[in-house]
Amino acid sequence: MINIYSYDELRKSKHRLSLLLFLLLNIALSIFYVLNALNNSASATLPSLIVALFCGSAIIACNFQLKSYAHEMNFFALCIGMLWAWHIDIRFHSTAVNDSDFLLYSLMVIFFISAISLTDNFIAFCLHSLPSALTVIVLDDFAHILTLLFTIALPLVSFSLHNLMQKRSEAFTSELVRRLSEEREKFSDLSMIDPLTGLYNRRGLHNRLNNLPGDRPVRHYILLLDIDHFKAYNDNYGHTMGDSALVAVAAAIRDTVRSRDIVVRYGGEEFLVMLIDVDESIAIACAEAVRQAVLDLKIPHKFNDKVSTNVTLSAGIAVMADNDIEASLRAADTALYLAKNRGRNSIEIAGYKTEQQMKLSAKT
Ligand SMILES: Nc1nc2c(ncn2[C@@H]2O[C@H](COP(=O)(O)OP(=O)(O)OP(=O)(O)O)[C@@H](O)[C@H]2O)c(=O)[nH]1
Repeated sequence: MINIYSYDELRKSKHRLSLLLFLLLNIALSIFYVLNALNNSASATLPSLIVALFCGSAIIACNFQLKSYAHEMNFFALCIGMLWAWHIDIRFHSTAVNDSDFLLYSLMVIFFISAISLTDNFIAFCLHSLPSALTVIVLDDFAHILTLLFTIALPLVSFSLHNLMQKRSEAFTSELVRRLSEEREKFSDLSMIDPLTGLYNRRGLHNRLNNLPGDRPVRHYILLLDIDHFKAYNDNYGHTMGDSALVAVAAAIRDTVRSRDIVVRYGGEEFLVMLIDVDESIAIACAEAVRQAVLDLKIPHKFNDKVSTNVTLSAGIAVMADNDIEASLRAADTALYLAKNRGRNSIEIAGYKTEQQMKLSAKT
């Protein structure tokens, strides 16, 4: 579902890809320099080898850890930029003749990499290209200072303008997505169905409560179900995956209980099931079956490791006495809190006090 979170994720994945492209291009350049050195029976420079090693390690780290390093782009750009400046200095001094063609060509290659992969990050663009640019000016003894300054200033000015326009367009799109999501929330509140999971929303629950048959005294139970460590899931797997997990968990809950039971998406990652006309043992068995069904989905959740390596949920169970949904919800919430404190992936029934209170109220 498109919302401000999925838009942010799209931007993050764009930054991740830019970082990957940046690292790959730098590896390609260092390989080119190594091959070039071999062709000329010279040895490759230390900085160009470090660049290959540094970029290779960064790619491996990005792949093997879910953590995104895209926000470290400036750091990567500065380190690699300094290494290329060092490389230019070594190669320039290793040739006997004053090779200004080499200087210009090296500078162009660095600008080319920056232009291809750092278009949406002006600071990283400068950090990557300026060390080489300054080195070239100094090595050239300021001989072609005007030409070089022009060569450096032209892309910098174009990119700062391009960057400005891109930031404005991103801010506009982000605001547009936010407003559209707000509008959709408004409409979803007016309807009775949660648009993501297809379950009832709170409005749907109240509608069903108002239409419960009241021809004979029956006992209902409330299950309050909450996914464990779901913030960590979102933070590490992304909001879009979080939404998919919510959809799968919602379907598992719906499929586990009977069709006459009312299943509600009660909050973000919180579900409510109203078990119609059951006794305590069936309510406990249902809660346990739901807990197991969610575990059996085997949705990987590495960051739930104290509990399981898959997505789990905890449940609070409470009887609904005197059709008082609010009191029952409070009791189920307290039980849920206990289930979370007991270590999660567990179910807890609200204290026997509630049961006894029920019996007392039944006698009177
Ligand atoms: N993907 C997604 N995440 C949601 C949605 N609604 C709420 N959430 C997230 O659910 C998370 C709930 O986190 P918390 O209330 O801190 O609880 P928790 O991390 O599950 O921890 P415990 O409940 O104590 O196990 C927040 O990160 C919300 O952003 C939604 O519609 N989609």
